[in-house]
Amino acid sequence: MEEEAHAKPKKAMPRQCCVCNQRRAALKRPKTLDQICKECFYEVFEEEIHQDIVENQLFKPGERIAIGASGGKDSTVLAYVLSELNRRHNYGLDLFLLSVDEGITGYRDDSLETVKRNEIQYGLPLKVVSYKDLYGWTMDEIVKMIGLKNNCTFCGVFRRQALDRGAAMLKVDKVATGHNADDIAETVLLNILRGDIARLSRCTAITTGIYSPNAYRGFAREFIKDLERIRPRAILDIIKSGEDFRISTSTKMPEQGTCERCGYISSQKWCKACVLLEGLNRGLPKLGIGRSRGLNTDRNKDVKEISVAKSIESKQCGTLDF
Ligand SMILES: Nc1ncnc2c1ncn2[C@@H]1O[C@H](COP(=O)(O)OP(=O)(O)OP(=O)(O)O)[C@@H](O)[C@H]1O
Repeated sequence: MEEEAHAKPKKAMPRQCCVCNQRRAALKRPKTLDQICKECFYEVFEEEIHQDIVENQLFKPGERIAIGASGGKDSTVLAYVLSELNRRHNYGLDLFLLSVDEGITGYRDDSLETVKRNEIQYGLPLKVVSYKDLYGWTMDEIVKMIGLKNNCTFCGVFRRQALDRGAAMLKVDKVATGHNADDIAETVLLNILRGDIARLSRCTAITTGIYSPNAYRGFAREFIKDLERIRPRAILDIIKSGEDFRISTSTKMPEQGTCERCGYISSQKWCKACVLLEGLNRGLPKLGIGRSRGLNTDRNKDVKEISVAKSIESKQCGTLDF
């Protein structure tokens, strides 16, 4: 007894993987709290994605799918997993890599090199569309004009549309993006903070990738990371809350239509990209940068934007490469 009392505390034995019961666990999944080894994690992860694809009928045989490839970790994983599952389960998809080059020196040019490596590694054709070609402006040039404060708005709005336009050039049926759990939780939180019911109701849907570009997102990200440190499941719980929100049937939703100017999706007369671009071309970069707080204010803002757009329409505009 004496001896036992003075014995050194034994080191906790590394846990075994709860799937194979052979190898050492390498991580604990926040989603299930399972301790799992690297090899089994890959297997389970890929199988879960396959199940999601099948259950949600995300693809049909013969479809052309563009993978939004930024060269970052999420879209690189997405490109690998989709090409692997397509081969393994004979989805019959024509896959492409689609990259948007925003023209940010020292940032996107580096990550595009990763995408070019993926093109070779996974044997997927790559299409790069650039802001310069689509809009006549690189992000570097936009930042020179507007400064750093609102550049996220331009970057996010243009990127969203550039993906659509690249998709049209490739004649694909769908675009797959690598939004991870953190991204979705941030979006849920942002939409709650802004009272943006329309976006809140669709931001967790598996087949829409609407995200809201804004510097404010950075604060939501930090907050979520703090929560995750305290409780790793917090991120998944925020997503679950977003999924479980039920929007009252009497809530008025903005109607989805097309931009009168460029023809891409918009709930207003002119899409945000056209308004922003017009501002840039006219030397009025603040045009179209506004706050959207709640549906009512949103509607007022819409009216304001439309009337701005109207006054623009009546004048001769700069070149628009749409
Ligand atoms: N420049 C781009 N070109 C093509 N697709 C992009 C680009 N930027 C973002 N995307 C798509 O949108 C997804 C989410 O982008 P986000 O900027 O949130 O980056 P992220 O979460 O860090 O993802 P990643 O690690 O892939 O960069 C990406 O996974 C990718 O599919």
